[in-house]
Amino acid sequence: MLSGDMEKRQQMKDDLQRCIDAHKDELHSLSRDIWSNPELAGNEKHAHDRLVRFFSQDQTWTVQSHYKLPTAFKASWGPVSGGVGDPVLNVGFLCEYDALPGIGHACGHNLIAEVGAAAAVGLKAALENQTELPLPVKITVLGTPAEEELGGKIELINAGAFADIDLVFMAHPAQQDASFHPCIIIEEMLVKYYGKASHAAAYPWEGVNALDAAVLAYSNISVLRQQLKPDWRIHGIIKHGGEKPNIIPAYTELEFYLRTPLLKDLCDLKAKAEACFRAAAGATGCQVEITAPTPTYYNILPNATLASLYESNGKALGIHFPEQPTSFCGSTDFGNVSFIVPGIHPFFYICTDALNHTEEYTEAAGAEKAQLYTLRTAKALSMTAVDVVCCPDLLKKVRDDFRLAKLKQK
Ligand SMILES: NCCCC[C@H](NC(=O)CCCN)C(=O)O
Repeated sequence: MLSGDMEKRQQMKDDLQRCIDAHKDELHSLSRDIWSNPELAGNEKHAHDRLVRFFSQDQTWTVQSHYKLPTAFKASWGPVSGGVGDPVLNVGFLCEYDALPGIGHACGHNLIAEVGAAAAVGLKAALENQTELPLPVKITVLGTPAEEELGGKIELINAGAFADIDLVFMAHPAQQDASFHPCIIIEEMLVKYYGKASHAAAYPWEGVNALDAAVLAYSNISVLRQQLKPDWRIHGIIKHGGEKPNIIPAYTELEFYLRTPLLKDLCDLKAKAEACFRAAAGATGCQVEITAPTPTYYNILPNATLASLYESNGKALGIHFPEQPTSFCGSTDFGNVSFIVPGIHPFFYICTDALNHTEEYTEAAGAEKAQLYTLRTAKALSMTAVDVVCCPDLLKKVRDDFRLAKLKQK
């Protein structure tokens, strides 16, 4: 690498940091507004409109509201540099913005939106004055709704929204910074029991008790759990448990999440869980219906080159990456994205020891003190993008890592 090239890259990294710092109040008000108006998956109207306004105020962005999904959006900028007809490198940033029922932004998706917006705005500032890049570059920000439910990114993949994107970046709030953490596969099971109502005191023998089936199903799964591998997870709730104590419940509904690191393990777990649900139906005389209401979220594929660039950029900004991150790990529809586009989904500390999906985490995600960490993460992502767009060798390594990681899954 020529020292002039290194200087240019550093200059671009300085430019993007200055730009993100200059917009810090606006960026905080963006995430704070989304935090103050929590919306559930698929209903993120306020967040969608707010993000669309954020990008539309700068007319160099081309903004498409309601892009392929009612609460998704797309903002694009560029290409910059290169000649007409040259292949373009399209760098994607993802914004999530859905909240959880009852506890608002307890997973900090308002901060994910802020990171995506800040990193994109920063990269644009770094690219604006560049005339000699190895490839013409464009930026695409995708607003990807419904991560907590429904799998918005999977719907966007199926609708072709990622077809022309070459690299994809996002980051998720957690308890520690980590350039990679292996989020696991998840599949949902919705279980419905159909019995027969009757007066619970006068004619109980005429009833077929769907609540008994639900309770047995829950217990069967609890018993099964001891025989599962340590990194498998199965957890559920009774969503509908009956109407009134004196009516034998004719209908009950349970929702379960099944998670494993590998797809072949998921098939085993599904078979075991299904046997538990069907046994409960058999024992009570109920009918059972089992469906998967959401598509399967895949595990995240690692990209060693992007992770290592992110770590060196992060360290330059003062981010500490523990040797053995113990950060939380759930599942995400970004996993499916990672199978079709090379990308990273680092985790970041937001100045709290609170755990995701708690009221304390909600409070932390809206707090001023999370801002330093959020914007630092956006800078590290954007700097990583600068490395790749400036250096064809790195781009090649990123693409090789992607192919290798996919091969290893087979
Ligand atoms: N349909 C259920 C999806 C649940 C996703 C949820 N995601 C998160 O908590 C974000 C974590 C990022 N790894 C989960 O329970 O894992």
